[in-house]
Amino acid sequence: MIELIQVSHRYGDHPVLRDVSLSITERRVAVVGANGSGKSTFARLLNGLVIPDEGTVTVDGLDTRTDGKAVRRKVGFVFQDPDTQIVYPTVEEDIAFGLKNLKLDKAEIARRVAGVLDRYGLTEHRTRSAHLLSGGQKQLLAICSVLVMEPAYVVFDEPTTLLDLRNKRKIVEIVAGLPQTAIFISHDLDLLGGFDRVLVFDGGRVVADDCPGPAIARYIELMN
Ligand SMILES: Nc1ncnc2c1ncn2[C@@H]1O[C@H](COP(=O)(O)OP(=O)(O)OP(=O)(O)O)[C@@H](O)[C@H]1O
Repeated sequence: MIELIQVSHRYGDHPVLRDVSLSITERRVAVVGANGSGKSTFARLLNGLVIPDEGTVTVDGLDTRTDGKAVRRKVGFVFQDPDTQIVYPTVEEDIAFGLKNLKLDKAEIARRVAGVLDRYGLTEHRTRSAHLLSGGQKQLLAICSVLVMEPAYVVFDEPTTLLDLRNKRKIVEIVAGLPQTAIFISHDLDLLGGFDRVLVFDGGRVVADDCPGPAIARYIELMN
């Protein structure tokens, strides 16, 4: 379980999150809200990329303030722009990168890399230059690089924004099939029908927390 207790955060004197308390126990949680409403800051709190000014964030009891390293092992993070996540020249090297830091042996690394390449349809691209992949393939690569680490939770921060409709749907299918808990920040409301729970952010607060139908209706009402 991920739990936020009375979390507030500001950048300079600009409040970005105001007294957010919630627990995430569902497997598929989406987050929507206007630009600047605090969604990315919320996402970054979940794996300790941002430490809140006030309140606490815990992941299976580990506090992001004091157990950052262990939290990042548990919570994978997929960014909007996969180019920011690609580190190594080829697809397979990029996927293996994080595993090398875990000091796994070579055979185990090769087994895990081959497993995700196969599962997400990238095997034929494994020796290609990562930067020469299409936008959709790059996002798949970024997701593979996170999933190969076998996190318990995966946070997706607007992973479909740069993709065409076919690739948007593909990412949503992948998320739907994950064994992990997924927290999915998105402006693509039509992709969220299958989620268990949708949080609506407005002005740094959660103003609706419901199943997709009513939560999305509330968001649309706020935007009018
Ligand atoms: N590192 C930072 N330094 C200063 N201000 C920041 C920083 N990151 C975000 N902000 C500000 O905090 C507010 C909330 O930003 P955040 O990215 O969390 O919103 P968001 O809901 O994800 O927006 P979007 O839909 O545009 O991605 C915005 O006003 C933004 O300008």
